[in-house]
Amino acid sequence: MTEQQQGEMRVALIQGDIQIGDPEANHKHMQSLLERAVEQVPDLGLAVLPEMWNTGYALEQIHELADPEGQKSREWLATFAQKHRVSIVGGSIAEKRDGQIFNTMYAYNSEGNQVTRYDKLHLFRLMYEEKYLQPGAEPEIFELENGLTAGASICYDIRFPELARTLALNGAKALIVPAEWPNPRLHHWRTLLTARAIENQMYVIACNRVGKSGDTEFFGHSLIIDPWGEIVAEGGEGEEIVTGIIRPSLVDEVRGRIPVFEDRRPGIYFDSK
Ligand SMILES: O=C(O)CCC(=O)C(=O)O
Repeated sequence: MTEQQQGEMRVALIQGDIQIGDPEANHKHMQSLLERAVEQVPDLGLAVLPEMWNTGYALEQIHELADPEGQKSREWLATFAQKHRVSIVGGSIAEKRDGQIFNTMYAYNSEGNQVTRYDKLHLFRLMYEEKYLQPGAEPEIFELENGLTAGASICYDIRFPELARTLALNGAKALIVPAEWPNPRLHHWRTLLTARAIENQMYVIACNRVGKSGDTEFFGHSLIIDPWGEIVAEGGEGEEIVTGIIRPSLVDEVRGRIPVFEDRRPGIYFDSK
């Protein structure tokens, strides 16, 4: 990684494996990977975990396994963020709330304060999410350090360009994407993430898991993509901490270079469909 300049932020994607249906083991494992990240990356500004890292897709047992009110995960993430002075987007967890299960992202700033709670909006039918989980109700934008306003998006959400667009229109300069994106759709993963970055002229910071769950394989390839669509960092197919440096002011530069947002024609799109 090159030298960090003022206004830049070092990012680490915690590209870990997840044991299906074993929250205890997953907590320990994510803790050790996060510790490795803060050791390996000096002045780490932001760490991002993958999707559903506490339970994996153990949907048939999800009522027993999901974290009630996200309490255990929230306490752990807040404490880690504060202790190491690092912002964390805690991937997403299976959370039980009012008797229902959500696929929920929590984020913390480097003082350990919670800055967002986002429930996945688009549930993935191919994995029967809609049978077991409740969808979220609204998009979420949150403030991290170094002038980074971020928008939340979980895995399948990236297939819905209207979500990333609405986040960008409302101030997001980065799209943060925890995922469990499986083989064989690497081409879709890379292309969709790159498209979201280019069309919205924003950073895309996407952390995918690795490993196997039943017959499903996850390929990693976590990505940091800049607002021009260039790849800043990309993971391989095994467990690793993927690191890169982002510079939020690049978003304004790129938006100045090609003023896409000024050239939109909001009045003529079929917005309500
Ligand atoms: O859209 C895809 O191909 C993968 C989505 C997915 O695995 C998920 O949302 O959990």
